[in-house]
Amino acid sequence: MGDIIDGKRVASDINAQTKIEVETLKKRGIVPTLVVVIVGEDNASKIYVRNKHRKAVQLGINSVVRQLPAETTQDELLAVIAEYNQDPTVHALMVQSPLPAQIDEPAITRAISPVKDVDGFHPINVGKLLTNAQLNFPVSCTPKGIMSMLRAYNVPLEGAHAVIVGRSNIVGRPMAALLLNANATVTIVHHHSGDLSQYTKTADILVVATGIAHLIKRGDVKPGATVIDVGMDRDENGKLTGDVDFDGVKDVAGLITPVPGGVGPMTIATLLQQTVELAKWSD
Ligand SMILES: Nc1nc2c(c(=O)[nH]1)N[C@@H](CN(C=O)c1ccc(C(=O)N[C@@H](CCC(=O)O)C(=O)O)cc1)CN2
Ligand SMILES: [Mg+2]
Repeated sequence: MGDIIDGKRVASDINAQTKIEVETLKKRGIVPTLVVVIVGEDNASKIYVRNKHRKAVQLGINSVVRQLPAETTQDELLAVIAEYNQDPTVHALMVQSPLPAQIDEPAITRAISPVKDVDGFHPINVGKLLTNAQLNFPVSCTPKGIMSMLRAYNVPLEGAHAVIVGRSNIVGRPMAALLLNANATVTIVHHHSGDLSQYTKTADILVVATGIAHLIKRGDVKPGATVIDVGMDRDENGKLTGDVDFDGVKDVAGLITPVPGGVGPMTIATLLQQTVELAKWSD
């Protein structure tokens, strides 16, 4: 037991496919274009945005990073979004999270055109996901990337019990909808659920997205389960670690994602995959 899911390898396979699709689109005169808006100087966000830009350029995507000052007002940010919503050369638009306190983040999410919403956060796209609409629409990149990873490792989904720890709009809720749409039996647990272990121990697939370092320990996991760690936390030495105690859990899990090198690379690969899909769908 204890096979490690290699997110970098699956991401690299997806990126290779994206590169081919970019070339095909370019032959038809379409240059897939992604705009990432970043407000302020959050260090981690700057690194993620730089990584997205570098990878996008490698794949032939036209990538634009729009850096705005930390003092940007709500109206100024809305004006920048309106500019890209109206620009027919832009296929994919996102605003990096977190945003400074003066910005009303849900209002920004609603302002992005649903057909350019590469994050899949707009309520129209969330509604399509929740109703399992058989249409083309974008989905939040981290959970969509997790689904690609589960499929790449042939993890059975139909009838599996999936337990999701955390109910965020970016990960927990869309993850639940995707697994439900794949015919899994889904349980979501969160701060108010009481003893988490009674639920997590019943999971065939356990997805943990809480931001609490090493919340999930060996005794919380059913032997043979697939464990997906979305956490990006810092340990007492400042080292990047996950929400799962990897060393304790790896021998009891059937499959487990590491941090780093698991879910993170899938988020970026899925963002670029989805940029190309939006460019195709807009045609
Ligand atoms: N508008 C959005 N904001 C944020 C999202 C998002 O999907 N949309 N997700 C995260 C940040 N994020 C992408 O934006 C992201 C974070 C981390 C990684 C990643 O590759 N992590 C590496 C480790 C990197 C490190 O060493 O720090 C890994 O896990 O291997 C990719 C994307 C929040 N904001
Ligand atoms: Mg929560």
